[in-house]
This record gives sequence, C-alpha cells and structure tokens, in this order.
Amino acid sequence: MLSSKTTRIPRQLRVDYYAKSCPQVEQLVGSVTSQQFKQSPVSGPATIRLLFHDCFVEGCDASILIASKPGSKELAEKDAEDNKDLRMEGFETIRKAKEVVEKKCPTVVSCADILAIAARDFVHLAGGPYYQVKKGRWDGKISMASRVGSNIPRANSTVDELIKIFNSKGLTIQDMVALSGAHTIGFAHCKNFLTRLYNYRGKGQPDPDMNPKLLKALRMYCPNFGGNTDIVAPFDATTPFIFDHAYYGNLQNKMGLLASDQALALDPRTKSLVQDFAKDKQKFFQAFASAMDKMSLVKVVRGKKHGERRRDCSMHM
Ligand code: HEM
Ligand SMILES: [Ca+2]
Ligand SMILES: [Ca+2]
Repeated sequence: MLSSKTTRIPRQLRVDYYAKSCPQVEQLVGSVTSQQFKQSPVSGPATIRLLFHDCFVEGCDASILIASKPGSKELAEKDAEDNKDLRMEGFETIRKAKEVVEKKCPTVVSCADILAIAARDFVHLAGGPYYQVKKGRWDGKISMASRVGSNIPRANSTVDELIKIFNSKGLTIQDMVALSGAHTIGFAHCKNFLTRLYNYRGKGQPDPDMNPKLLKALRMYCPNFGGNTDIVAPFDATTPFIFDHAYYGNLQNKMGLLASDQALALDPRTKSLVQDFAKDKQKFFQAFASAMDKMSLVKVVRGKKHGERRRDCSMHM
C-alpha cells in the first residue's frame, strides 16, 4: 500500500470530472459545435488548429483565447505573427460554447476544457474518430506573443525541426505524423507554399517534389506577384471537408501542400508511417485519436496558484 503521507499522487484529469458540477457539459458544447458545423463548416479545421496552437504554447490552458489589452506593450498570443491566420470561426465557436455552458453551470468549466471538447467534436463531425476527452484543466494566467514563435512549427520547417518541437511537448514521431493528418481538412494561404511553386530554395524552379498537375492548379490560384493575399488552397485537394486518410495517399503522390507536409513522405524516419496510414484508415484513426488525447494533456494547468477559471475566455480574471 502507498503511504498517503509521503506519496501524494497528483490528481489526474478525468473523463467524468464534471459529473457532479456540470454533467451536461458535453451536450452543451455539442449543441454549439453541431450548429457551427452546419452553418460554417470551416469552424471545424479552425477549432482543431486552435487547440494545436493553444497546447504548444504554455500547454492546453486557453492562453490562445486571450485578447491583447488595448494600449499594453506586450501583445497576447493570438496577435503573434504565427497566429495571425487562425480563423475567427474557431474563436467564435469557443465563445458561443462558453456562453451556453455558463448559463447552465456558471464559472465551473474551464475554457481550456471547452476547447478540447469542441476540437474532438469537429474531428468526429467531419467523419474522423471519436475519443473521450479528459477534463479538469484550468485556464492559464500567461499569454504572451513573444512565446509563440519558437513553439509553433512553420510551413518550411525541416523534419528535424518538427521532430524536435513535437518531442519537446512529449510527442513522438508517430504522434507527429498522425497529428499532421489533421491537414486532411482545411486550407492554407498562398504565402505558405508560394516558393514551392516558383522559386524553391532560391533556384528559380518549382519544388521537384510537387506533382505537376497540382503545381499547375496551385499556380492558377496563387500568382507569383501581386496575388490576392486572402486566397487559400485546400490541404487535401481530394476531400477538403472530410476527415479521412486521403492526406497520406496524397503525400505519396507528391500532392502535399506545404513543404513540411511533403517532407513526411520523403524522410526515412517518417516515410513508413505515411505508408501505413495511407494503407490503413483504422490505423490512422487510432493513432490520431491517441495523439490528440496526448496533445490535449500537454503541460495542463491545475489549481489556483497557476490557473484561473475565466468567465469570458478572452479575458483573464
Ligand atoms: C507538423 C507541423 C505543422 C505545420 C508546419 C503546420 C502548418 C500549418 C499552416 C502553415 C497552416 C495554414 C494556415 C493558413 O495559411 O491559414 C495550417 C493549417 C491547419 N493546421 Fe497545421 N501545421 C502543423 C501541424 C498541425 C497539427 C498538429 C494540427 C492539429 C492536430 C494542425 C491542424 C491544422 C488545420 C486543421 C489547419 C487548417 C485551418 C483552417 O483551414 O482554418 N496542424 N497548418
Ligand atoms: Ca496555451
Ligand atoms: Ca480529407
């Protein structure tokens, strides 16, 4: 038997954390996510990406939702350069879900838990796997734009850099390849892959690892100079709104959108995982669900000392 005096087992997050205090929390969030999914389907990819960008900076603590204070010299995370492209539909979904939850269970459920639940809902609504979300996160007290850059991977990150960043969050190479499968839905702005189309590595040629048909199509969307900066292209040209494993088959056909996507099919450390997931949808779904569960537990905050329970997710208490 463990002695209760010497070994204090830290309280873990639990699936039934709100069983007494807010038993209907999942249905409340679910009513908002299913509504959003019908009204504006891009809320799905937007919210899934929001969770990723939250968890990689200060852990899954809703630090990404904080709005910068007018007149303050330090900007909040959401206004960092690497977060500028996060769609407002993700923020809106969480704001609406929090509003609905607050009506029934005032000041009980953290914004961080709502974000984790909403992201799971959207994966499932788009046709992806369902998994249980563990709850009990508190919201964080820190949100600084200056902490974002080094923690978020970029479109031109090398596989080495990707592995390092994911490892620093306790995530394995398999987790990384599975989580990148989130790019089976959603869109990216031209600037994130423009050099692949016209001037790869400064050589005045397109990336040889891009399928010529995709290259041609993307060049029409994205002119080299003076294009509309709002234009986006789908990550998965075949099923941009369906959460399936087509992303991996695309990578094998040199149809990856970002250099960081395509690199996964080329690097010896990740190639065989891409192959496995391209072949076996169930294997991808299992690996994705398990990696999302792990990612949603990165450096979770608990307790008053480091955490808070916000009523308005965009403002510290
Ligand atoms: C492996 C490293 C990753 C890199 C370099 C990366 C990079 C990017 C970039 C550049 C965009 C396009 C943003 C824009 O132009 O608007 C994007 C979008 C997206 N990312 Fe990632 N990402 C990575 C991993 C992930 C992970 C782990 C997830 C979630 C589990 C994720 C989910 C998404 C989603 C769903 C979108 C589409 C967003 C939308 O359509 O609004 N990404 N990512
Ligand atoms: Ca965070
Ligand atoms: Ca797809």
